[in-house]
Amino acid sequence: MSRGIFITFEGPEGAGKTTVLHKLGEVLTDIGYQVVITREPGGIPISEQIREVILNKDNTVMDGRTEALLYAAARRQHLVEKVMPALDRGVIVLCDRFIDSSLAYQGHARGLSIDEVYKMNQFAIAGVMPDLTIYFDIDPALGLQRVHSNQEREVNRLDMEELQFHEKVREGYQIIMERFRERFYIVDAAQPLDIVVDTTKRKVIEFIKERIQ
Ligand SMILES: Nc1ncnc2c1ncn2[C@@H]1O[C@H](COP(=O)(O)OP(=O)(O)OP(=O)(O)O)[C@@H](O)[C@H]1O
Ligand SMILES: Cc1cn([C@H]2C[C@H](O)[C@@H](COP(=O)(O)O)O2)c(=O)[nH]c1=O
Repeated sequence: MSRGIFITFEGPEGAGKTTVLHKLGEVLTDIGYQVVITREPGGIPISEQIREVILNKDNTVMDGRTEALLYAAARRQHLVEKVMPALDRGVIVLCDRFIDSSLAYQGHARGLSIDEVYKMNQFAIAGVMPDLTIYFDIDPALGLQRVHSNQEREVNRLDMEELQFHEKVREGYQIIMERFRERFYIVDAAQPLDIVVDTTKRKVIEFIKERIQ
């Protein structure tokens, strides 16, 4: 059996990653593919517990390096317990955020350095990188507006950062995408949802078919 396909979804807050990922999961399942939908930080109990510590609004004193290490720890456990076994079973893994979030948020927006955070994460991922990353590009002001008007979505510690922080996040993603150009596919996430879903769906299905041939 061949290894599965690891696809990650990235972008600033409120870009629509989670919504599109779930819709895509349904489409792929209906076609007959085996799909695992998961997220970072989280996806399994230990990593969900770490998520609670990182995103808790009361933890305002958290140091930037501590934050980066906690994301990496959650990542490691999630990879070992869920992502790698699924890939070994030949499944398509759709993951809401991965290492690029650490590079953009902690590396660039927090100012820890993209290279430092990348190096530190090598210990956690031990060479496991996504086959494809869909980047949902959006003006952070519009993304945050979407987050704040969604009553079901609890506002977390990272959402509460200044707009300037979220603009740095977007800038960080632009830098990362130049570095890993071949892995990224960019979607204009300011478009209506059905267009965003359709564009993503077309790219992902094309990618899977190329890989499976
Ligand atoms: N293209 C779109 N047009 C308008 N609203 C959208 C669009 N995509 C998503 N939304 C809405 O925006 C809100 C945020 O979407 P979603 O939670 O999927 O974003 P996200 O990128 O996963 O955000 P975060 O990373 O902050 O959790 C939701 O209420 C969702 O219904
Ligand atoms: C994986 C990862 C995430 N973050 C940030 C990005 C978001 O602000 C939150 C996660 O919340 P979401 O609603 O699930 O998108 O965490 C980060 O800063 N660094 C990371 O590595």
